Amino acid sequence: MAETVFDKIWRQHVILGEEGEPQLLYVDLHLVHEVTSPQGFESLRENNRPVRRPDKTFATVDHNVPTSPTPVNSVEAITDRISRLQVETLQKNCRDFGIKLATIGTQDQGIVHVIGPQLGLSQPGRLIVCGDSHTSTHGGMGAIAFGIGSSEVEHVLGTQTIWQVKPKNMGIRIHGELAPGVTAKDISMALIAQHGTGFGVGYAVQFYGETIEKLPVENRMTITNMAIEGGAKMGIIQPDEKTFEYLRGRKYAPQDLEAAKEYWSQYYTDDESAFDEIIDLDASTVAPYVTWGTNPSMAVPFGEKLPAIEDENMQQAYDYMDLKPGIKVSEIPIDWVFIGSCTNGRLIDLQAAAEVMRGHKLAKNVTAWVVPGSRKVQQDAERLGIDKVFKEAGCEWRDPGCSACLAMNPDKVPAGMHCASTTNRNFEGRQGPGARTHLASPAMVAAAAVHGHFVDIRELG
Ligand SMILES: CC(C)[C@H](C(=O)O)[C@@H](O)C(=O)O
Ligand code: SF4
Repeated sequence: MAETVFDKIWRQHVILGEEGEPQLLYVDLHLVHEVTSPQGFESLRENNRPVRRPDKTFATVDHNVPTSPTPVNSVEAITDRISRLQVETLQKNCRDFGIKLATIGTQDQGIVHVIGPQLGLSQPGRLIVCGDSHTSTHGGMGAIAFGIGSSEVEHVLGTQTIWQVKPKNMGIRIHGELAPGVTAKDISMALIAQHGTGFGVGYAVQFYGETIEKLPVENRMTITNMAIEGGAKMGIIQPDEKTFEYLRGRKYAPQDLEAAKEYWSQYYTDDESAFDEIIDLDASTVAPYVTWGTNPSMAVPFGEKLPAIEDENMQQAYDYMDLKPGIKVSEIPIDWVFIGSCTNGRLIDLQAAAEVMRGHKLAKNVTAWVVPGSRKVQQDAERLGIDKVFKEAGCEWRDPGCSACLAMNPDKVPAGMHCASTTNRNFEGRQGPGARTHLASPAMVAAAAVHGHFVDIRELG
């Protein structure tokens, strides 16, 4: 029977159990951050148990680190009490249990989903978990990667295994050429706008086809990152030569890349008959998308007006966002701009935004933050002079972390402000109490920063 790349990786990780019921799976890599790990460590401590495989566990601090432009390089310098406590707790736990930690101020620190691939930890064929929903990002490297809850974090820490019922296979076939300025982010937003936030429920979703093959690995990870916003358990992209080359020379990648490539080449989908469900998307029809409401499916392609109110949810979203149906996307006033996150905080994203901003100034009354996804992204960008482009435009060039993607720290978008954001969630209060988020691609957000409202990136060329 034909198998998908997901089936093949899954099969290799089953320790116990039959398909259709919970199966015990081996975990190759457990990524840990400060928000969802304290209970797990505490429980191990109470039961006098060690972490089963500290060598297959890697931790970083991201949600709670301050990202102010003046670097806060030590835990002692964190002023927010709760943030500081969470970071301190993870530091202690990693020390006590012998786990590698990329802590605040160190070279490897960054958003967990940015540093996994960047350090070569996220490799094809691996089964990767983390107590964080956007763990699906690592599927862009050809791995099985999914988010787990806090009690599951404890289970993985203690046993290096996890119980799961195997999801079904969905294929998303993407073909055709993207219009200039239209990006991976727009593909994700188009899929969610057209099929809803629940289309992927119960599925492992594989993205494939010529459009995906042409995308650089860093852009592919935007798509697997957003798979979760379509309800999928995980997103995956079959690894190819680009994936393999991306890993060359990375800190934890195999030394003998040629041997690894040969091994990784076993991970491919036999044919489309292996999918339980297929969605087809012609990428040439995708326009740049912008969200107007309070979930990622409340989005319109540029050129289309904001939709009529059909139900209470929409009414509530319009009220919260203080917008009216029938207006154009370009009529949404933009006060704030956020460029960063595990969706679009990689070097390629900052480059795309900088290209649009180069030589321009921020529109009057716009505040813009650029938050690199990791220390390395920040350094690479500085080496390329990208920080200067942003600073000259009037943006704040900040330290790496999750920052105002979810405002679980002092970085918040003020109440009432409309924020053009490269992130993945636009829920009520997501970027700060009362803040109004508009999701879009890095290029679209950068253009909005300069114009004070969204413009059609295809026409800027
Ligand atoms: C804090 C964490 C558990 C959460 C997640 O699971 O995704 C966060 O990263 C988010 O993006 O909402
Ligand atoms: S950047 Fe945002 S979406 Fe990603 S892990 Fe951090 S809070 Fe979650």
